[in-house]
Amino acid sequence: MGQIKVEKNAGGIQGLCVIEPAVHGDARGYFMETYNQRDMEENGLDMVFVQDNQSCSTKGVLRGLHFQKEFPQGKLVRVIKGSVFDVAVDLRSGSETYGKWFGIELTEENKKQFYIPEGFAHGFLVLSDVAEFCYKCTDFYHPGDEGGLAWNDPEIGITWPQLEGEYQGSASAEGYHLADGTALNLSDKDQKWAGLKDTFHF
Ligand SMILES: Cc1cn([C@H]2C[C@H](O)[C@@H](COP(=O)(O)OP(=O)(O)O[C@H]3O[C@@H](C)C(=O)[C@@H](O)[C@H]3O)O2)c(=O)[nH]c1=O
Repeated sequence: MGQIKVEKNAGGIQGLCVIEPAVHGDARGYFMETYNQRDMEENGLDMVFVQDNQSCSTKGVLRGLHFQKEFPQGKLVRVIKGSVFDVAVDLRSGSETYGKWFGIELTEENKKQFYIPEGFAHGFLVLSDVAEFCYKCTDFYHPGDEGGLAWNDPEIGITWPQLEGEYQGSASAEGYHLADGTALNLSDKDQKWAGLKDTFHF
């Protein structure tokens, strides 16, 4: 008997899956299986993961939106500390939902996992003081192969929770902050990505 509940085609976008593992609580704390190949296969998820990643970010950090072009990665993501708003954007030309986004809050408490297949841009905004983010990938990191999409492209129109600020025509973080005043914090490269019209598609 499997220990995961899988919601397929999350947000009406084919391939996106929200996975909820069974959590076994007892007087000591809890136990859960964070990945079980057989349970995944029983739900039609037969991808093979070759790399595990972990990052730590402070409140207001936004990482993304990222993808690899020649070596696209499927990603099974989760949060082990704090909370983030995690987003996938469909970049599969020919897809009925090309250019559409789906976002989900992943937290230490809800223990939800989100599977984003190849062909999507992916990113997240940190809503807690600190967030530790873990993910499995179906292909290796190829630094020269990275592509990106502007996190605030008006054509996509992602509603980032708690975020306030005016679009100034680029992915720059300038002028943006969370409702509590925390400044939006992006890497230099993530402030330079183009919007949907001018970026790569699969
Ligand atoms: C992604 C990655 C980065 N690195 C290195 C490169 C760099 O020196 C440092 C930080 O890299 P980045 O700034 O690209 O890290 P980050 O912004 O966290 O990149 C990640 O963002 C999220 C949203 C994703 O979807 C991931 O696939 C990945 O692109 O870590 C690796 O060695 N291996 C990896 O797999």
